[in-house]
Amino acid sequence: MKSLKRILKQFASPYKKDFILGITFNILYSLFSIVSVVSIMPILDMLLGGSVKQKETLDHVKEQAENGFFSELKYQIYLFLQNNIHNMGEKKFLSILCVSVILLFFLRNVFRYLAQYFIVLLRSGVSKDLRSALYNKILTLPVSFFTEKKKGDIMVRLSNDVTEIEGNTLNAILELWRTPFSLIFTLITLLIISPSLTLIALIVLPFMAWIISSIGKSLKKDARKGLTESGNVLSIIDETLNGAKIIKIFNAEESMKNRFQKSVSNLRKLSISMMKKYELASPSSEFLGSVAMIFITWYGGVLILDGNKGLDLASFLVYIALFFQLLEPAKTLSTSISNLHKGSASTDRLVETLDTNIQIHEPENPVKLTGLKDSISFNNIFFQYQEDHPILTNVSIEIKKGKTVAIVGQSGSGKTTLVNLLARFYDVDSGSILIDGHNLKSLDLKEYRKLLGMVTQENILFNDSVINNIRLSNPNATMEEVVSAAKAANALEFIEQLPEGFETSVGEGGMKLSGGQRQRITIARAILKNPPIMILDEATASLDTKSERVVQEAFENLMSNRTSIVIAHRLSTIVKADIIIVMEHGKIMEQGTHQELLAIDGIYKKLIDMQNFS
Ligand SMILES: Nc1ncnc2c1ncn2[C@@H]1O[C@H](COP(=O)(O)OP(=O)(O)OP(=O)(O)O)[C@@H](O)[C@H]1O
Repeated sequence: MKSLKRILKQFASPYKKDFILGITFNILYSLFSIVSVVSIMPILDMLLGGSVKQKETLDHVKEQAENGFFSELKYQIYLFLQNNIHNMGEKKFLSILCVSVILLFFLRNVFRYLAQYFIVLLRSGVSKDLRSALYNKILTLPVSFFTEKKKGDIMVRLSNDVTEIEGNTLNAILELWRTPFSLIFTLITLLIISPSLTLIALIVLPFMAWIISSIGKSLKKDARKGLTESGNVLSIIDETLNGAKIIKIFNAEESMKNRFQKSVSNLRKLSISMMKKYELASPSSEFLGSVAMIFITWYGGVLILDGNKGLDLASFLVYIALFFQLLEPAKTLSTSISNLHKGSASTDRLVETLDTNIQIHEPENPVKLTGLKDSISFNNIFFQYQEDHPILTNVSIEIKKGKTVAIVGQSGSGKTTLVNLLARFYDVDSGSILIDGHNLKSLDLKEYRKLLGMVTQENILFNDSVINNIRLSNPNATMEEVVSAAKAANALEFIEQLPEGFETSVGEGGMKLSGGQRQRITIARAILKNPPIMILDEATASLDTKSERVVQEAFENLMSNRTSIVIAHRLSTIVKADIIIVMEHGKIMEQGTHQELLAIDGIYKKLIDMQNFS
């Protein structure tokens, strides 16, 4: 509940006005629901020939008036009504009564609409602000957060958890405000109409509610299992669609079919067990409801037949109608309490995300670098992602401005980790990275990242137009600048041939483009930023010779006149580099130019001989 309080304090307080208005109109709605039903009482009484019409029986009401305030009130109202009947005549007065009742019902529904209107303003506002806050938080989180938490988990937090709060939790809170009023108003009215009948009803009602809710609870347990199983069915479908090629190549249709069959059979079993209880729930609650109703009718009947017990037929009919109205808020109250508990898992998860501590700390007075003047140096770096699993040990590199460094080594040797540290996606555990002599940790990170460009192996494109994907690095770039970046990246020719040129959408993850095209767009993006330091991870994906040459040329344009750090896979890139760093198990084993390293006749020479640079 602590997390719920925190969410409400931050996200519901801007909508306090809507909350108060929603609750106020809801209370008015409850009040008018009762008043409108009670207002039928004199009409029924008139038609049934009760006290309103007959002077003698009114004396009987008067006698009871000595018993208390409410009987006195009833007497005064009936007296007023009787006088009006005498003055206007029965039929005219009946019409006036009916019009008044219509008016009351109308008002009741107006209040209901207004309550819903303000509640929608509150709910949609809270969910909009909550989603934005989560998204903004995600943008500020360090890269380490995304590898530790699964992508799906973050998506669930942004969609399901927010929907749970918007739909169930907020509703439950609003209902917890409304229903007690509704219950109390109805109960007071029932007590006024007949105290003894109400006492009997209060004994029967909780017993009935207990039986109905026990059936409901066991139903919910199955429903939860059912939801998990339908999640499994969906994930198998999702995996099948994503892995269609692999399933076909490995002839895995049969085993996938079996997995799916098992899951849908389980789902069926749960559905049957759920439906059995569900179908049992309505008849049994209806039966128990009727038993309670008949019991009350019997007792009410006895009171009427006894006469002199203060209950007439009109009051009794209104009593029954109100009694039914009592059931609704009682049920809502219990579901609201259980929804609040159900939603607490979601609020906990959201608060956990919102309160995640940013691990990359910036100093209070950061140094703002505007360019690279001299060099980048890695001094005796140690780094590990997890305790006791060192990834980089004792790494030292000196990179002079304008030089190209190629990092080579077997897969898993720590090449990507090294450039991740330079981009400050992670912080070194010991040692330091100095940019022009300033420790990376002392820099203004936003300003520092303006000096960096990056092309990763994954060639990340967003589901947007080609131009917007290129402009991501420099939103204010002119069309001429975009075109020249595309030209330098050898991408202009194919972009112009796309159906809508620069405006063509690249599809999700850029799937409407080929691998080489995707790569050239990411290169154009980096060129458009024109940063002094470029980090590149050459893709290992093999392209045909022509594409390979075109991409290679684009890479060369990208690196020229810059300080470049390349995780290199192409021999041509490696040979041209000013320094080649050879890594193995997180250590630098050899360092030098191509000729120098060949002369050593060590690991580099072996790698070249095996043509294995990844
Ligand atoms: N986020 C992470 N959490 C934990 N361990 C990681 C993480 N990223 C990488 N590693 C581990 O760190 C080691 C070095 O990985 P890194 O990606 O730097 O290697 P690499 O030389 O770039 O490999 P490749 O050429 O295959 O991309 C590997 O053993 C890998 O399992």
